Amino acid sequence: MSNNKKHVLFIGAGRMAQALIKGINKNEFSILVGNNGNEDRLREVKETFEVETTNHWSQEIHKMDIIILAMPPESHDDILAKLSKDISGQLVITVAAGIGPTYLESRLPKGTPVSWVMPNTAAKLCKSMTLYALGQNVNQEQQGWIEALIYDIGEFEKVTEQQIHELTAVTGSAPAFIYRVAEALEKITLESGVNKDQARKLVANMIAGSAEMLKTNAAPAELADEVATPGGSTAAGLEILDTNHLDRLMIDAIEACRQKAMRQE
Ligand SMILES: NC(=O)C1=CN([C@@H]2O[C@H](COP(=O)(O)OP(=O)(O)OC[C@H]3O[C@@H](n4cnc5c(N)ncnc54)[C@H](O)[C@@H]3O)[C@@H](O)[C@H]2O)C=CC1
Ligand SMILES: O=C(O)[C@@H]1CCC=N1
Repeated sequence: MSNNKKHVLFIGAGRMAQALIKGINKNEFSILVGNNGNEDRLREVKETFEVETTNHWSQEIHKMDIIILAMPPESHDDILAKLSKDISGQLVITVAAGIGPTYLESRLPKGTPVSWVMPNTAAKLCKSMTLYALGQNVNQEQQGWIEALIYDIGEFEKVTEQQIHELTAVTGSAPAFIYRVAEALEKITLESGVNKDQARKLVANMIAGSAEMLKTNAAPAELADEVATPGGSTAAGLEILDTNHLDRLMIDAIEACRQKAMRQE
């Protein structure tokens, strides 16, 4: 695709848009960014990522191959109504929680190819775990564009629309849960008198190492057992987590994300 760059318009220039823009391969995609009039934000994006920006995105639609909606879920109805006037077969992708292909197809002209891509903020380090699902009208070439877009931001998995509804909480939101755990551990670590950099090094590498262990496909329970020397210190800590139902807390947190993201068709 490198000799034939695809033209991508981002609508929305916030945190998720920037994480994606940073990661996407600029040799394959030419990026234009618009939003709802926040010029300071557009200037910042232009300077940081060396991409083009526009104050009038609707005038640029006809030049685009792909339109990525990276604004809040609640702005979609309005933007989709505006897009519908100018669109002519462009691939429309949303990254918004709760906005699946069915939602997009019901609001865009018949036959519009649509996709739902659910990355996480680690996209800016090319470490996102991204999910994607296709609408009914996406052809093979367009599926190739989607995979090329997300190839450079980390790992990806094609799943169903329903699965993204259910799993956004796990791959999109749960990084925030891990950061909360890290915050607590960093606070505790600092109390031992190490400095901030040392505390970050200890906690971040511990989490990164644990993630690598998980990638070996060993069961999490086995890995925990391996850490917990019989009669040793770790078991005492695990007992506190188990007695206080960490698993239940996690289920409740995931369920709260799902409820909030749910959008009626
Ligand atoms: N932050 C995250 O980790 C993830 C976010 N998402 C999704 O990404 C989308 C954006 O979220 P964030 O970047 O976190 O929010 P954000 O608040 O940082 O950015 C939102 C952007 O949308 C723009 N915007 C708002 N209304 C608009 C409109 N009517 N027209 C054009 N632009 C408009 C804002 O100016 C801003 O640039 C959401 O739909 C969210 O569900 C998906 C996966 C992960
Ligand atoms: O908090 C949110 O709504 C978005 C969706 C997944 C991660 N962030």
